[in-house]
Amino acid sequence: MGEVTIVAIGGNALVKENGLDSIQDQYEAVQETVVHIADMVEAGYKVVVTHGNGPQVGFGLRRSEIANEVAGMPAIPLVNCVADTQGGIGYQIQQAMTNEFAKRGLNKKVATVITQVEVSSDDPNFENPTKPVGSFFTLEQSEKMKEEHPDWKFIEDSGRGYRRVVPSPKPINIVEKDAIKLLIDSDFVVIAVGGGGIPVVKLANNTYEGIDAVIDKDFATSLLAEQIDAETLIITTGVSRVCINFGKPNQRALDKISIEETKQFMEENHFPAGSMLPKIEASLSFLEKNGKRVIITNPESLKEAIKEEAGTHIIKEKVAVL
Ligand SMILES: Nc1ncnc2c1ncn2[C@@H]1O[C@H](COP(=O)(O)OP(=O)(O)O)[C@@H](O)[C@H]1O
Ligand SMILES: NC(=O)OP(=O)(O)O
Repeated sequence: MGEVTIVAIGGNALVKENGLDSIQDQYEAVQETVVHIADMVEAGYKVVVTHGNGPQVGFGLRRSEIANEVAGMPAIPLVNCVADTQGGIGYQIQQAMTNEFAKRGLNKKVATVITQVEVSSDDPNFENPTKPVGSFFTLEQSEKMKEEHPDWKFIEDSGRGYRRVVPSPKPINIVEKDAIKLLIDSDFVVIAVGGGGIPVVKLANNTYEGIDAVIDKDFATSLLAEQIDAETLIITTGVSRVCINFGKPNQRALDKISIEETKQFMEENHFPAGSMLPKIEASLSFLEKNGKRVIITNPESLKEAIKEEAGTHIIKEKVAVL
């Protein structure tokens, strides 16, 4: 199949105004990101794109709840909100990328695969919601909302405010992986596992059923990378490099770290749950299977990062960071 690179786009990277962006604003953010991915495709990389949906799925869920409260319209189950964001964001990436290739005179085809991702109904994460979705709130706002909706849960998200959380089971199989592989083999740029994939459970006789949750897109991306034998996993997010002591006066950006060093920083709690921790865990899982290298960076640094001139590189060999 040739060397495949998977590039994950963070859902937060597509949102600037905490829930007040228009669809056009989001499309413009997608267009900015796509330019950097098109550079990679133009340079000859076989690219698969995945994306998050944390903010967007929370907005969709809230729209549905408000329509239910105000107009009595049937609420949309969370799993369908995920499917809606996968289609909506996938459409924007697919169109922006098609247009970018056309602008450059590149003869490249793009396709988005509606992707179901299998989870276990016994996953303990169903009992303990951890995935932040939707807007950021102040502590006071979140407490007021908890009084109005006693079943809602909130967490503090990396110093950025409080967010509602929903269950996030671990992905165990990418149902459409064979279709994704076929498209890669046919030289398509493929967009897949959007929003972490649509969570489904396997029933008798190889049938599936949706289940309400939001799968972490970093874990889903890592599993897809493993199942299609990708060499490189690139996770793009809001920062150019992963840091230790993030947000503190002694913050330090990391450019190259080994698996052992990464584990040590993880044990020292440098990576918060719900933001940087899943990216690190997904990276380690990929490298400990058959993955060759992982890069964590922001979209604008992609071109330099693949030349090892930017980003945080997690590698299998031992390196000393200090
Ligand atoms: N140790 C860290 N190093 C760098 N960024 C961190 C760290 N810990 C938390 N962050 C924050 O986490 C963000 C990435 O998480 P998040 O925005 O939830 O991901 P996504 O881009 O996938 O939506 C970064 O943009 C940064 O603000
Ligand atoms: N599903 C998911 O992990 O989305 P974000 O990357 O936007 O949080």
